Amino acid sequence: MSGAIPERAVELLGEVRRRRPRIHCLMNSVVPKFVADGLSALGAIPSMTSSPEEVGHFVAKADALLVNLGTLDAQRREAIGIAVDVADEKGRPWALDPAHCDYSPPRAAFAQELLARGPAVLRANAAEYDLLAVPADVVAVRTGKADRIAWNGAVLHVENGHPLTALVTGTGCLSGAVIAAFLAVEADPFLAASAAMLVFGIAAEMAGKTATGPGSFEPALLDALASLEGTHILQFAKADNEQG
Ligand SMILES: Nc1ncnc2c1ncn2[C@@H]1O[C@H](COP(=O)(O)OP(=O)(O)O)[C@@H](O)[C@H]1O
Ligand SMILES: Cc1ncsc1CCOP(=O)(O)O
Ligand SMILES: [Mg+2]
Repeated sequence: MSGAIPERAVELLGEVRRRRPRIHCLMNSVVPKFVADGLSALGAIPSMTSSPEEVGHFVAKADALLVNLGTLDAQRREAIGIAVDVADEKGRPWALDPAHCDYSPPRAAFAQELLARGPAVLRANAAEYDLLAVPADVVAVRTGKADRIAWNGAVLHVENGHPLTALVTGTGCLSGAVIAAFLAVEADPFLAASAAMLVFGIAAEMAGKTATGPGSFEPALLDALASLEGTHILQFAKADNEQG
């Protein structure tokens, strides 16, 4: 058991709620409302514009950025270029979610280009993850039944979660946003990503206790993100270092 990570996750969740970081999300057109609601429930502040005229200004003063490649179009590609330039210039951490890059070679190529531009974290499902070569300086998060977080030879498995998560569209997208929220308050991206996945997985478990299907799971997950306490993290965390 990786003893320090749950304790740090408790502290970092407290920091998110105290500091209320603004997370700018370049989000697909399917789930922006759910992702914004999830960030608000967690205690962060979402902003969502993809306007090329405005996105630079939004990112310049945001605390972290999330780039999600779902429903990618020409305007979002342009906005992503501007957003990453500004994040780089201002030293803002950002996370990349290469949503559905396994369905489209041009999207996979764009994801690979973006990985070379220095995101702190990549968050991908297994099919997306397997297509990409993750540079050594990027924390690699592969989600699924268990989440795997890898960086610099350290590998953590988070076993928390609930199967209904896989039946609600946008939970992967929201998990990327939660990672960005933790990046906003923690400079160590491995710790930030690990804490985020623990919090998200434990919130999903709590939601799964009352939900009767995917329809009731979605609002229950928002409620759990808002009501999750440090004691729940310490009680329920299932995080283990990978044995070599
Ligand atoms: N079978 C499962 N059991 C529990 N949690 C799961 C399962 N499958 C996915 N999840 C969780 O659902 C979220 C979305 O993961 P995933 O389905 O891998 O991404 P995506 O939605 O991008 O395809 C993650 O938080 C992951 O931990
Ligand atoms: C994350 C996600 N889940 C279902 S649709 C979607 C957005 C990506 O859509 P597309 O595959 O059309 O780019
Ligand atoms: Mg899924």
